[in-house]
Amino acid sequence: MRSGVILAGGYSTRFGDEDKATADLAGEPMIRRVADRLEGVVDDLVVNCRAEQRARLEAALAGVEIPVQYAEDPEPDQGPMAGIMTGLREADGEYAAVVACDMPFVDASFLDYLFERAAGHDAAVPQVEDEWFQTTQAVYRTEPMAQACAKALADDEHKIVVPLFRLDYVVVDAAEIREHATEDTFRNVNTREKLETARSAFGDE
Ligand SMILES: Nc1nc2c(ncn2[C@@H]2O[C@H](COP(=O)(O)OP(=O)(O)OP(=O)(O)O)[C@@H](O)[C@H]2O)c(=O)[nH]1
Repeated sequence: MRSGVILAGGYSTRFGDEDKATADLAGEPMIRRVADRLEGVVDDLVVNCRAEQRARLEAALAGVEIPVQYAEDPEPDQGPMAGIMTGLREADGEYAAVVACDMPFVDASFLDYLFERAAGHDAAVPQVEDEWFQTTQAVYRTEPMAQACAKALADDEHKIVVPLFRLDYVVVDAAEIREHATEDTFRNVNTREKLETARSAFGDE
């Protein structure tokens, strides 16, 4: 069984007043577009969020055809790695694809490839040439990553690579990304300007 974890617990400060997770992207809330992509490749979803976001997120995800659970941050604003831990703790799958809520172009077949690459290891994390690891579009083995995150947070470490580097992880390199992913899979929509540009890609001129 495979799970999907969507990270939505951030404050979207670059986006302005609105929560980017539920911002309208060509007729659908952005998080719904992420969920729709994940639906084809995982058996269930966990949405990590703050308590006050939950009702709006539930409305945005109504009708998703796989089970959706909500993992609320016990303490908000602890960063994406705390969000990954909270989400993974609720996930039922041995492995989970973690995807940020602002990646509506996420390529489902690439996630499928990440699951294959992670098999027998603790994580498969893409690394685009000359850039850092794409830790918010990666596959983790649920229990070891959640435990490693808890340990890192106890040490007051907040970077996602800290728990990752303590695990048996596989790097999915630029050549593999070129072969297995669409070009825009990592494109994130974290400002109003990017939302405007993204609309046309979803057929909204
Ligand atoms: N649970 C939790 N998730 C977070 C936190 N900060 C960011 N995230 C999530 O991690 C992912 C990547 O973070 P960012 O792209 O920086 O999102 P953000 O913090 O909401 O946006 P900015 O405030 O504009 O940086 C997003 O999916 C966020 O929802 C946090 O403090 N807690």
